[in-house]
Amino acid sequence: MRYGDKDVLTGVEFSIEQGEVVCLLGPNGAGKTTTIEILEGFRERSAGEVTVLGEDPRRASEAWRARTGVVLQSWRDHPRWTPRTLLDQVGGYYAPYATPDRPRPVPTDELLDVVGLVDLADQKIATFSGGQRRRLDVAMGIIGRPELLFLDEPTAGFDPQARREFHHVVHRLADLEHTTILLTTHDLDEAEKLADRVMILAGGRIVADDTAEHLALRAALEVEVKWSRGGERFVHSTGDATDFVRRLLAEPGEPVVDLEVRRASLEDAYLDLVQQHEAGESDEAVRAFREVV
Ligand SMILES: Nc1ncnc2c1ncn2[C@@H]1O[C@H](COP(=O)(O)OP(=O)(O)OP(=O)(O)O)[C@@H](O)[C@H]1O
Repeated sequence: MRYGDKDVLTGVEFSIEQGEVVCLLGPNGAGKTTTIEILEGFRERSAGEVTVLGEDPRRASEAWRARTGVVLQSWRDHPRWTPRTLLDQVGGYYAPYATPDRPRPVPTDELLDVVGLVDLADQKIATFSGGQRRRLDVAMGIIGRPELLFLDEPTAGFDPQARREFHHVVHRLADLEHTTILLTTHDLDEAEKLADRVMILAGGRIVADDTAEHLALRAALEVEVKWSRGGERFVHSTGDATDFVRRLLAEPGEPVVDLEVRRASLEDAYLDLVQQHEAGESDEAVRAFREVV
């Protein structure tokens, strides 16, 4: 993908199996939204091949669109509507695409319950908080009982309880309705909870693609050792903490106190990557991260 003379996506190659929940991670501006919009058919790619549910999203039919659900990053505004009237209206568009195993749309009352908006069902959307609007976005995304659901930062602005409820919604969609889900998030904990697979986008490329568990394990090769000696604090990263600590304790001089040994997590490795990216060292960051994972 190229915007003007700027290449934003240069090495993005992946496939997602039916029923998988895949999380796309990456720093601000990495191209996650661009990637998702290309797959949704909302953005024309500059080059490359894309097939979604068997069709090229740019030329796909209305029937294809009815099989997909979308939660965009920025919410659509319908200030004078209430959730109930909006969901009733939009749901009607999906009715012609109902099939025996996918009744469409999801009934409005069921949707309101799923996203926790029952009490606000008849209140004007203009009066909603950001998190409440976001819940409505999620309802709009799943109203057509999609086979494939795109979620671009779906939980941005959610309080912890709404976040947890949303995670239940995703698990339910994946487990009971076998919905394939591609989501972006900046919350690594969320990615670990939801995703069967995590892809990390940086410097225009997919730099990691594996289960969250494997990425965390492989990223945890380095161990951080912290200690104090003679009133000074020290930090050291090492691949062999046992050996390092043994030598440290055997060194002559002031005694070692406040010793801490901490295995690096996926979050540590990921944050390193983001910081380097923001410092304009993204090529180096990608190389370093590849070495880690
Ligand atoms: N319409 C556009 N015209 C020109 N450049 C664009 C356009 N849309 C996005 N970009 C640029 O493309 C890059 C990728 O943007 P994108 O929104 O896909 O990133 P992102 O990974 O989703 O970021 P974030 O985490 O902040 O949502 C950014 O540098 C952005 O400035």
